[in-house]
Amino acid sequence: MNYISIKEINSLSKWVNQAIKIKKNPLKNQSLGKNKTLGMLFFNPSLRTRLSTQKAAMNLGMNVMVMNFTNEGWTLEFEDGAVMNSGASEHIKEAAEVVSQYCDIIAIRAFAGLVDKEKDYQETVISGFLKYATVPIVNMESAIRHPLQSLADAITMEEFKPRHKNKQKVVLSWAPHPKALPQAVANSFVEMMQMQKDMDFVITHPEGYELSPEITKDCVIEYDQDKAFENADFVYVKNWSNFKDYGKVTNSDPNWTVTAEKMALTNNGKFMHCLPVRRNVIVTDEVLDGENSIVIEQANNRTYSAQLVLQKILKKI
Ligand SMILES: NCCC[C@H](NC(=O)CCC(=O)O)C(=O)O
Ligand SMILES: NC(=O)OP(=O)(O)O
Repeated sequence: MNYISIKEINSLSKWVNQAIKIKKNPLKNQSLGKNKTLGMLFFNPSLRTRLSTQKAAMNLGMNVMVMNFTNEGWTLEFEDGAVMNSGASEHIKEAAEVVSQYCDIIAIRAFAGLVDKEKDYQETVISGFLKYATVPIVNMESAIRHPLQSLADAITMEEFKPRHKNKQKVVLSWAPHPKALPQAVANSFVEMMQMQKDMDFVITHPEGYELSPEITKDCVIEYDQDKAFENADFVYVKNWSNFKDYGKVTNSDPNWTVTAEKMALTNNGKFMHCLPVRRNVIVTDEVLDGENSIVIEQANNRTYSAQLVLQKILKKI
């Protein structure tokens, strides 16, 4: 079993309930991972993913090895048949086979390069590991998906949803950011929302910032952010760079920053963000520090989302 996309999940509600159970008693399966090794490979920075996944593995009694490829690993080549006479020192074929001998599970973080859309949307790095590794692979944010995040998001919404309503309204809102960021978090959030029963889902962003239509399919898009926020129970905020004009920042309109005035349009809605977040660019201090901000508990749930995934894999190996 690999965990590459949220689509790996057969029943989202079952997984969410299982994760909530783990949260109540996280050390229950402390011997499940005994003498098993998780290898975590980072091609990009991380705070939450690195620590929560390591914590999850430790809760299961696993050994953990972490390696940063950002400045410590050999530069890898991913193309089959490449003549390796320039930058890359090692081919993914050897690298993945070798790491598989040391680890029982390999977890990988490898963001989109945001230059070559085709390369990113083919998931070059994670696909290379899937092809050549001989052990299960876990996605810790790939070029186009962040499924540990969106499972944690689903857990968080289950915990905070207003019980008196039988249908919640959830909004995914774009917000400005000075840097070009990947679409991965937004893509996985959309895929997770498509698996939710009983939730109304609206995506709001400036015109031209549409995500991949293969991901959003028939999701409702509302270009008026205020209208989208009306009566929302959850506002999930995230910047992503342009998908059409690939990897470019074509809009930085501060009117899209999430403010208390905008949150006042919601149904006492909860504010969510995967973090790290740029204060007073994505969201004002007032909202982020306000009582409806659930970002810290959202980050806490990353441990239980990772622990559920590792637990399921460990039971199969
Ligand atoms: N894993 C959570 C988000 C990671 C990444 N954010 C960032 O790179 C933010 C960096 C900054 O704000 O400088 C993203 O958007 O995919
Ligand atoms: N939300 C998240 O994935 O955070 P990090 O990038 O810090 O791991």
